[in-house]
Amino acid sequence: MKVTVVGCTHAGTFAIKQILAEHPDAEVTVYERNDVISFLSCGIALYLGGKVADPQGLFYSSPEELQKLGANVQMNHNVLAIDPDQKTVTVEDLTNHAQTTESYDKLVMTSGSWPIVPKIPGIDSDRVKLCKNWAHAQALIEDAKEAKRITVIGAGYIGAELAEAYSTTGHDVTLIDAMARVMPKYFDADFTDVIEQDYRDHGVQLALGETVESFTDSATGLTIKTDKNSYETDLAILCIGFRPNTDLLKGKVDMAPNGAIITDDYMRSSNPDIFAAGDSAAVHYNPTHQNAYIPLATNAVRQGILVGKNLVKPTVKYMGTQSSSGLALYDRTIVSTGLTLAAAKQQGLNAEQVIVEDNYRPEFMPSTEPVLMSLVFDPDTHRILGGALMSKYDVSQSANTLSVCIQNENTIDDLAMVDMLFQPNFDRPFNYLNILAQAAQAKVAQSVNA
Ligand SMILES: Cc1cc2nc3c(=O)[nH]c(=O)nc-3n(C[C@H](O)[C@H](O)[C@H](O)COP(=O)(O)OP(=O)(O)OC[C@H]3O[C@@H](n4cnc5c(N)ncnc54)[C@H](O)[C@@H]3O)c2cc1C
Ligand SMILES: NC(=O)c1ccc[n+]([C@@H]2O[C@H](COP(=O)([O-])OP(=O)(O)OC[C@H]3O[C@@H](n4cnc5c(N)ncnc54)[C@H](O)[C@@H]3O)[C@@H](O)[C@H]2O)c1
Repeated sequence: MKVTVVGCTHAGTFAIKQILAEHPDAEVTVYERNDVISFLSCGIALYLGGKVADPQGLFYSSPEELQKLGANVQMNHNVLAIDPDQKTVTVEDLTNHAQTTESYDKLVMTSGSWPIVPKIPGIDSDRVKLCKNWAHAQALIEDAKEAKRITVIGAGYIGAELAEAYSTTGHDVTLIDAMARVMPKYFDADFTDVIEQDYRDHGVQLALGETVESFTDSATGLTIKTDKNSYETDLAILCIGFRPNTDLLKGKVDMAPNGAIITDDYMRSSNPDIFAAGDSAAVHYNPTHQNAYIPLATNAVRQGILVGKNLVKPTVKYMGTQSSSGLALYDRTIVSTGLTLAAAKQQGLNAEQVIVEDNYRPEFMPSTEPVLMSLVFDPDTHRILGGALMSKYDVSQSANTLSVCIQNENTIDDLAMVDMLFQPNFDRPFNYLNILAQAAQAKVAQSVNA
């Protein structure tokens, strides 16, 4: 069986390893246009912020490792075309521009995503940078040394982490977002109000609800004009989201409006010999039971493994995802899973929310910390739809607990009473997640009795 894999960062690396584990006799050829694989982009902000000493540590695999496992690894090779009828790919060797056409029995599209770059005047300035792969990381590391004023465009996860990293390493940082809040996709206002104050306390200039209209190079740097203001900067970094890298299959397999490949429960596209995983694919989003586009490494590695398990016959079903995620900003852990209330309402869901702030452990302990918590749920079925937590205490794993609740369609009543450990070092006789769900129950009872 000849398997062709297009792209090899996370979904590709995990897919190849699983394919070779399940089918050691398969002839697996991977084409990767870059010269590295498995780069963990999440390390870029950590390195810039001084938390990661050596960026070389941000790779967990290598072409040599995959070659040793039996893959035919073609680095610096760019797939130019895919013909699903002939079952061939046309590939360019970027080192000499030679082109070849190769046949396949199964095709794995792990071609990922690329940052959205809107057509804005002046956006091709050398002072406007992207933040996606190893090459970008190296450029940002170099450029940051020269730049005093840094403007981050997009206050989603990438922009939020970059703004924090640069604000703690002596830069004057401006953070722009078209929406009125930072990270509006992941957290409701009770959380983002606190985060925005943290940015201000660390000298970050927030430009929220502003849309960039132009970039102009000047003798002293770069002028960024938005629909409301103008900002002088030395470096601008564009972090306004990803789009899937799937043009090669446009019109050839079913896709979401943004180009994310739609897959069935076994990672098969609408063409049963073409599989997709990672940022090139849609996810099956459990809170809404719909396809969604939520590019995360967590989705990429799981979907990659599923490609390997289902390549020859449907074997292991995709569980879907609630796209749990999180970050640490300044000294806070900020985590979420599933829907925010704003997102649930936007999707027309019947949703309610409770917000609770409570110390994570008893006040008789030498110290404790408040945890701000949100639980989003359906007031009729009581099904949990989403949750978020923020604290100076590491509550990150509690988002994973809520993720399991959403995965298993648990209700607020399940969470209110489910067994959880108690020890004053860690929590109270009821864990803070039990307390959160009990508050949701009280809210439902109140509305029923009203
Ligand atoms: C700065 C940053 C921080 C992040 N932090 C986190 C985090 O903390 N947690 C998290 O879960 N996610 C995080 N992400 C998201 C995560 O990195 C992506 O979801 C993940 O990289 C997706 O992996 P992938 O393999 O599907 O796609 P990609 O990483 O996009 O890789 C696709 C690969 O395919 C190659 N390719 C594409 N087209 C072709 C072609 N035609 N021919 C040959 N090769 C091709 C590309 O060169 C690339 O190497 C972060 C992303 C960024 C940019
Ligand atoms: N900790 C993590 O889990 C983590 C870290 C980094 C990245 N990621 C993932 O990587 C992917 C890409 O991250 P990202 O930050 O680029 O995307 P994002 O979707 O997280 O954020 C994009 C932000 O840009 C804003 N925006 C969109 N268009 C704009 C415009 N024209 N002008 C100004 N602002 C605009 C949006 O309002 C949004 O806040 C996301 O899926 C993200 O979840 C995850």
